[in-house]
Amino acid sequence: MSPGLVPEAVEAYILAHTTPMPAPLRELEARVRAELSASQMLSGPVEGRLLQALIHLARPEVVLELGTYSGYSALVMAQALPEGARVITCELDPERAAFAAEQFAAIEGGDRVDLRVGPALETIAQLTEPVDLVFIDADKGGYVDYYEAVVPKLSDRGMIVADNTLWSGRVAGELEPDDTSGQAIAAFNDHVLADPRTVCVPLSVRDGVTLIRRA
Ligand SMILES: C[S@@+](CC[C@H](N)C(=O)[O-])C[C@H]1O[C@@H](n2cnc3c(N)ncnc32)[C@H](O)[C@@H]1O
Repeated sequence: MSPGLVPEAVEAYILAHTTPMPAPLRELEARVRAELSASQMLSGPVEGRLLQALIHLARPEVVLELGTYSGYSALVMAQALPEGARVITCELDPERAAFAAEQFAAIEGGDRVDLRVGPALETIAQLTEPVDLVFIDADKGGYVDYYEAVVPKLSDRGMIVADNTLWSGRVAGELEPDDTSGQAIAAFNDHVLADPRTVCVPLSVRDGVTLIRRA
C-alpha cells in the first residue's frame, strides 16, 4: 500500500472497520504479499469493498478491469456481480496472468471472469458491447489513452473507477522530475477534469480513487 493520504492510525482504523473479505480472498491477499513481487499493487479489502458497493448500486452486466495482477480485484468484483454478469480483465504480463488464472479456477466468482492476456488497449478495442463499469488500474502512463478508449464504450449509466489518482498525495504538490508515473497521473486528473463529457470526483480512499461518470 502506498503511504501518505491519511494518517497510518486512521488507515488502520478504516481497515479494522471494513467488513473482512471471505477466507479465500484473505488467503489470496496473504499469498500475494508473501510470494509475488510488487505486492503493493494489490488493491486490498478497503478498495475492494468500495468496488463491491458500486457494483451493488450499479448492477452492471459488463465490468472491465485494466490490470489484473494477481486476480484479487477481479474476484472481489465478480463476487458482487448480479446473476449473468461478468468481469473482463486484462493483464500484459503472462506470468501474472497465469497466477491469476489459477485463482479464477479455484476461488468463487472466478467462473464469471474473462481473462485476456495482452495490452489493455487491444482488449478495449476488441469490446463489442457497452461497458457498465471500468476499473482502470494498469500502467499509469497509459491512463489518458485508456480513458479516451473507454469513454465511447461506456453504457448510458456507465462509470469509470480510476485507481492511484492521488499518488500518495504527491500530485497535490511539486512532483519530482523523474516521477513519470506521478506526472502521468497528474496529467490524467487534469485531462478528466477538463472533459465536458464526464463528471468526476477523486476520493481519498487508499492511494486515491476517482469516480467518473457520463455528464
Ligand atoms: C496495480 S496492478 C493491478 C492490481 C489489481 N487490479 C488489484 O487490485 O489487485 C497493475 C497491473 O497492470 C499490468 N499492466 C501494466 N501495463 C499493462 C498494459 N499495457 N495492459 C495490461 N496490463 C498492464 C501490470 O503487469 C500489473 O499486473
